[in-house]
Amino acid sequence: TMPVPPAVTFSFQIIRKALTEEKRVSTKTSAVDLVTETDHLVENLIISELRKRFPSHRFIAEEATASGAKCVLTPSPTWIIDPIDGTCNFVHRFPTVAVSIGFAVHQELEFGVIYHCTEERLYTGQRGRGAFCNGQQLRVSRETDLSKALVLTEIGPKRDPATLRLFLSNMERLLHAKAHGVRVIGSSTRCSPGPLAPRASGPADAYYQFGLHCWDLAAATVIIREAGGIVMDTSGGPLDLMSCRVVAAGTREMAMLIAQALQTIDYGRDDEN
Ligand SMILES: O=P([O-])([O-])O[C@@H]1[C@@H](O)[C@H](O)[C@@H](O)[C@H](O)[C@@H]1O
Ligand SMILES: [Mg+2]
Ligand SMILES: [Mg+2]
Repeated sequence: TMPVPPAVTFSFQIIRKALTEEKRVSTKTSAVDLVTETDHLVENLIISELRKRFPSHRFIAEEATASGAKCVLTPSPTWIIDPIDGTCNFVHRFPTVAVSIGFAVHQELEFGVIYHCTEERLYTGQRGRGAFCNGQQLRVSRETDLSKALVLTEIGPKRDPATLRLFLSNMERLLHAKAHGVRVIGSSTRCSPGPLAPRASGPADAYYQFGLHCWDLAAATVIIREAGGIVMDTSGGPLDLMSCRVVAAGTREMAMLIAQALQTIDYGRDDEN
């Protein structure tokens, strides 16, 4: 597997340092969808480093897309980048933030890297070659019983009354199904390794979300699948990277139990906006 280029490692240090500093904050699709100068700086640093090494490759990146770049995955080798996942946490100096870099060829996810900036944990996964955290092989939770599960989710950027009712109703349904707990930690990519941990079963058993994006999903999908987990659509069908929705779990049984409980929240598609 390719070592992490120094410029990318440097971007991790930039985030850790900026976490405790004053920030210039802007909003994107809603008043709670935040972006800072560090998101842009880190995204440009990662892209310029990768472009130097792979000039013919394509890029899908969160802040470039927010500035109008098309979000279309072609068969070309493509890097799918979230420079800071958990920007709202970052703005509030809440330490759950990550950098996520996925890579696809012929529209197939080949490998992913997620770096937890404050814990300095590097999650990696390569199709057919396993998933690791700082070099330790990862295993998913084998839990199949929802009444024994800890479930992670995220709120997403839409906060209109109808969306909030659906979000809270989905959480209520899982609690009625006696899930041990539901947690919102503010970072999709941090949730995704939720069902994972070195050797033992992961700190969480499942994750679902409406309102995330392909750059939240790409790396995490490879890592979870390579650790033996399932990543699927909220309908129970195959994952659609551009659909802004996901269910992930250590077992298919758990993923299906979650999918069957959920009411859909429509966020459109990354490749339509
Ligand atoms: O914007 P960002 O911090 O990279 O990513 C965030 C996701 O990690 C989070 O789960 C979601 O609820 C937010 O709306 C936002 O998309
Ligand atoms: Mg981001
Ligand atoms: Mg994100």
